[in-house]
Amino acid sequence: MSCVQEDSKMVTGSDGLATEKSDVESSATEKSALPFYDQHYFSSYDHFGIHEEMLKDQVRTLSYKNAILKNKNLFKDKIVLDVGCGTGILSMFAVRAGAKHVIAVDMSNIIGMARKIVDLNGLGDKITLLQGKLEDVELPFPEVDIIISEWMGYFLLYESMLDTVLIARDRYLKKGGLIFPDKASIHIAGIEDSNYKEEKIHYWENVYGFDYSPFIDIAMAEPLVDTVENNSIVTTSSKLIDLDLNTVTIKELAFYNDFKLVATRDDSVHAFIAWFNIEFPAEDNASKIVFSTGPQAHYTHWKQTVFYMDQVLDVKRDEVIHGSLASRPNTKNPRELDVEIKWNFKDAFDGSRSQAGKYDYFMR
Ligand SMILES: C[S@@+](CC[C@H](N)C(=O)[O-])C[C@H]1O[C@@H](n2cnc3c(N)ncnc32)[C@H](O)[C@@H]1O
Repeated sequence: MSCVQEDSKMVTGSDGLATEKSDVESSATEKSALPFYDQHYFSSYDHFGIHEEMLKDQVRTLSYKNAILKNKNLFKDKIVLDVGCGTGILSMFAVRAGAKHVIAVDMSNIIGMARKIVDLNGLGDKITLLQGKLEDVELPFPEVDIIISEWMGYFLLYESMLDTVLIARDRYLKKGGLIFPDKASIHIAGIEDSNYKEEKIHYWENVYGFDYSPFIDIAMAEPLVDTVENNSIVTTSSKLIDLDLNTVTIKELAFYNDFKLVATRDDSVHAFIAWFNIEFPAEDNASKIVFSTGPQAHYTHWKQTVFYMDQVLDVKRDEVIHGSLASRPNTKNPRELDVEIKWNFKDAFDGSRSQAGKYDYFMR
């Protein structure tokens, strides 16, 4: 089958934005009819810089490459759907692994670049590129054997792109079909972070001699996406949620779970950090690919997500922090997340260090 869409006449402007000259009408989705947050979301993927960052994230991109190419038997002669193909990298890995045909879908104008790249690499007859929201496009095949997608956002669920993958699964995946990746989990731990908390939060108490403290609430409520040194972790970690993409529902992506963290040394806990782990299906253990975005692992562009507390917990080794975390898409903008964390720490001695609290965070 040949590429159903003609050369897009894509140009990249001096601002780096990929813009379509004449192919916009070929999109299955009218962008201007989308809610403002979706227009903004898809526009953010028009720019080549975000794709450069993702492609250069070797942990991310090599994990997909290895998960696909080390499992050629799973891909051989299969029909594959790439949900949110971006520049087409995962689609091209799938063809290299022997897929019979790949349908690559993306709403963003970056798909014009994907068309050029796919053609340039001689894969135009193997990859059908469709512009539009996955929810709106009409696929040239009624069913697919495999879905590949890189949908993960900060704190795993920011952007809510997993919803789209689950819609694709329910509409198009053959019974017994595979999803790459198919497992994801979110983890939490407590960190000592006095220096950075001073810089990010307490900074606003005195800005060149003026009281800027109204910023403190905002700085606290917006979790920080940053790299955390592994030696800042002062508690054990706890798994907040385990997602099996073969079965999870969109509703279950709004979750509430308890956690228990045990102090691993005498120290202060200023914040919680969260990260996620990812697993791909495999023919056997030798070809199984997993990766982590935790502080113990190599750097990824997802870094870690830091939630500062408005208290400092002074813990002694083996003391326990009980807590809970609730995460749900924001009602006004479902690409954003509202997160509530509660903690309850009872010291093991006279109760003088015991503290309980709660904070509402917004991932905007
Ligand atoms: C994280 S990027 C991944 C790009 C590429 N697959 C890669 O791995 O480099 C996600 C892409 O999915 C696209 N996308 C997100 N939601 C979509 C939807 N509902 N329909 C079509 N494309 C979508 C975005 O425009 C973006 O290009």
